[in-house]
Amino acid sequence: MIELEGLTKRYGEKVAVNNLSFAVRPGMVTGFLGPNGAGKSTTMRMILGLDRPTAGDVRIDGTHYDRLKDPLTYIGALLDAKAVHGGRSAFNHLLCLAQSNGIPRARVHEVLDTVGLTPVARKKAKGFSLGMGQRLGIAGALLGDPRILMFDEPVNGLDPEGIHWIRTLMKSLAAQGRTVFVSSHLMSEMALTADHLVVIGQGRLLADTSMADFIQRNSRAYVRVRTPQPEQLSDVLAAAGITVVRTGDGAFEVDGGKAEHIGELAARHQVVLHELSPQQASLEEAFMRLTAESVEYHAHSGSGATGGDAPAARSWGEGWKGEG
Ligand SMILES: Nc1ncnc2c1ncn2[C@@H]1O[C@H](COP(=O)(O)OP(=O)(O)OP(=O)(O)O)[C@@H](O)[C@H]1O
Repeated sequence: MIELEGLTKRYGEKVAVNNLSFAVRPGMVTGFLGPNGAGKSTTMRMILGLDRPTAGDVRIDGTHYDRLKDPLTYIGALLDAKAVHGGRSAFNHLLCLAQSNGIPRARVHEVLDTVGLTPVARKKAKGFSLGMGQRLGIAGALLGDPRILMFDEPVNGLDPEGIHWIRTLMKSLAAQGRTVFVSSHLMSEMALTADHLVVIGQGRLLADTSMADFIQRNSRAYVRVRTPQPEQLSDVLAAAGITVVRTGDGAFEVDGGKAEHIGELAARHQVVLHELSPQQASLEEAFMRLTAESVEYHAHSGSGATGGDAPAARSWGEGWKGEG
């Protein structure tokens, strides 16, 4: 278990991590989600004792990282896959790590096998592709057979096969009862991988919720209807007890209604329809609304999901906290 309590990091005027408190629990994959610059990497560096908090505290199974004996056997991390001595072979890189942490040589062979790098184990890391580098970084994280694993954006730049492999690995590590903490800025990726979600924006906690709850709250199903006779359709639906929401482009959104039912009502009252389409709100949109206020650099498109809806975003964030 990883526990953060009021964790804060300032760089001069900049508050990179702002009073974060949450726990990362064993037996599940916890997704750590936030837009670019939200403070995910800084938080992970503080967990590993690589950055000193300005305030607050973080513990790994109740202990500070720098007081752990043989830390690689408690927590393994992939923070930056490029942080490997390029002149060393994959085998020698892992062997150095193993020897300086009291880990037997045989374990090097095991983790190379787990990540599928055995055939290239004697090749120099500088010749590795991005995907091979990620695999080597993950092998390093697994080396001490730790109960806690932490990955910072592990699927960045990987091809679909590599992404699938990492996803499956994280799930299987969690299924073994381990604590798996993985950062991403992609909601769609987390929806496929994580059991629990911690969302931050500008260093602050926005949500701490189960993935199932997030999906249930945000998978809004509705029917989109367009008609050249909006007043008539509105009256017909109201008479049937169906309330509609008018969208900016003149269409209607009907919550909880069936497309067939709406189509039949319209036909019965001779209302012409130009569109009748069932819709499902995307989780990516929900994430963008939640973090809208805290995105560091906006593209000003005028109508993007990152543009408005700040009050809704704030209230959703409040509602989610602590519901895990
Ligand atoms: N050493 C530093 N000195 C000054 N500012 C820093 C430093 N490290 C990070 N920051 C700032 O702190 C904020 C959080 O950065 P961090 O890298 O933790 O975010 P992130 O969520 O990991 O982002 P990304 O998804 O882009 O990697 C950013 O505004 C960043 O510019």
